[in-house]
Amino acid sequence: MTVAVVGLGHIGLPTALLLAQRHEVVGVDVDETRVATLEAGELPLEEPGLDALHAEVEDSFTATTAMEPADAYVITVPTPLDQRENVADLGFVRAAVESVADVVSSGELVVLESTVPPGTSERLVQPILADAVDDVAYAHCPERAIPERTLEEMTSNDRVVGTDGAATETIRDLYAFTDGELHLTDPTTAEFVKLAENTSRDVGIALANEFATLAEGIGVDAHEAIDIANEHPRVDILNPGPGVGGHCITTDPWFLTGADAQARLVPLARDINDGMPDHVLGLVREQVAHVRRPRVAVLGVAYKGNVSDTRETPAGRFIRRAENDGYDVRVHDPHVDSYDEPLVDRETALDGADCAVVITDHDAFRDLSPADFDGMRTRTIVDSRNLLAHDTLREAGISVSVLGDGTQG
Ligand SMILES: NC(=O)C1=CN([C@@H]2O[C@H](COP(=O)(O)OP(=O)(O)OC[C@H]3O[C@@H](n4cnc5c(N)ncnc54)[C@H](O)[C@@H]3O)[C@@H](O)[C@H]2O)C=CC1
Ligand SMILES: CC(=O)N[C@@H]1[C@@H](OP(=O)(O)OP(=O)(O)OC[C@H]2O[C@@H](n3ccc(=O)[nH]c3=O)[C@H](O)[C@@H]2O)O[C@H](C(=O)O)[C@@H](O)[C@@H]1O
Repeated sequence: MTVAVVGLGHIGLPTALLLAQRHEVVGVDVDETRVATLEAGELPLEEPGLDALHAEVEDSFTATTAMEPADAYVITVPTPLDQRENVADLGFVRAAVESVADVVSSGELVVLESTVPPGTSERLVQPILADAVDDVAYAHCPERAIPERTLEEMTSNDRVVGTDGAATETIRDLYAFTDGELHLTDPTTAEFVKLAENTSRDVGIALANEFATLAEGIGVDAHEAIDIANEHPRVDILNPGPGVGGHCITTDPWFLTGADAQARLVPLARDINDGMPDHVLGLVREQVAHVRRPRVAVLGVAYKGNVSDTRETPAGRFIRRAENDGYDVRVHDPHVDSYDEPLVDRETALDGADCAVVITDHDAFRDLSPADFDGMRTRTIVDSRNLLAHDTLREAGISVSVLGDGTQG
């Protein structure tokens, strides 16, 4: 079958290349540069295994800016949060569905993979398609792969398939690239499932963060306590940290709650997680209380360890707050090439600094030794990820404060 994949980003491009192993695939994107890069045989983004897959399917994958008729259409366009209104911006979805509606024919299949608020398929997407053709088959199949493991997860994760029952065999054929199970349900439930997964993670992280701040006040080490509690067969507490980043978990809880005033726990979890950069800044303030114009070295701006993605990173909020407090902030990240703030190498960031703040849990920071901090003016560290070798650093005379560890105060 021929498949058109609409939106060739982090999700659409790997999906298109996987589909091209068994089908003729045309990737459609409004971004001319992205399409030109692909047409030149290069990839506009990095993911383990993507280069090899791209080479494997070069004869069955093409990229274009103009929508073309196909047997099936898979829509993977962005669904950002409208920050001002705190609601989903569905403009990209609407435009993509309208472009599909211009070419779709009777009996064909349209799949929406983008993450959307419950009711979007029924109220926005399906009516546009129904206006174009009477009997188009529709499914909402949200994507749940994780960055840096995108291909591995796309080919092994189960999938949620929200459909009215039509074209199930075509849908199975489409997703034959995954060894995972297909869980069939209706479109609105599929929308809900995706949002519930990410919201559950956000709430879980908020609980871990609350344990961390409580432990600091009580005088215990939350990390040790969590490790022991997690030995219980029915307990699985997540890791405290400087807050939740990435463009999905920071957004999806708001897609789920919408304007529903009855939602209390979900907004509270968002609030707790958004407050963590300020809490980290509080730990820094304690470390540099004696310095008049403190210099701070931020280690890590990626939203999580070993990735280069900085979208919604908690580092952003921390840096803004620290600068507002008059701190001189220098930023280093071994995985990130460009960011809103200038990036410097680690030595330059630490040179003359009064506090090194670990924001991202990159493996590259894990084995930092006391000598790595020699260039600092005052050797203090705030480790918001419980990542470094604290005992070794303290034995060398460095003052180390760990988010969630109340035993050192
Ligand atoms: N990146 C991730 O890790 C995950 C993303 N998702 C969801 O998948 C969806 C896509 O996200 P990403 O791939 O990360 O976005 P992205 O921003 O990386 O890529 C989206 C692509 O769509 C293109 N586009 C926008 N409007 C278009 C239109 N009308 N026609 C054709 N192309 C158009 C853009 O130019 C861009 O290349 C979102 O709903 C996101 O929430 C879900 C799970 C994981
Ligand atoms: C339920 C779930 O695990 N969802 C995944 C999630 O990917 P994402 O990379 O955003 O999730 P993540 O690894 O939990 O990281 C989110 C943020 O939370 C932080 N984090 C994570 C786990 C933890 O114990 N403590 C913590 O502070 C991370 O540092 C990061 O800043 O969201 C993805 C998405 O929807 O885009 C989804 O496809 C992925 O499967």
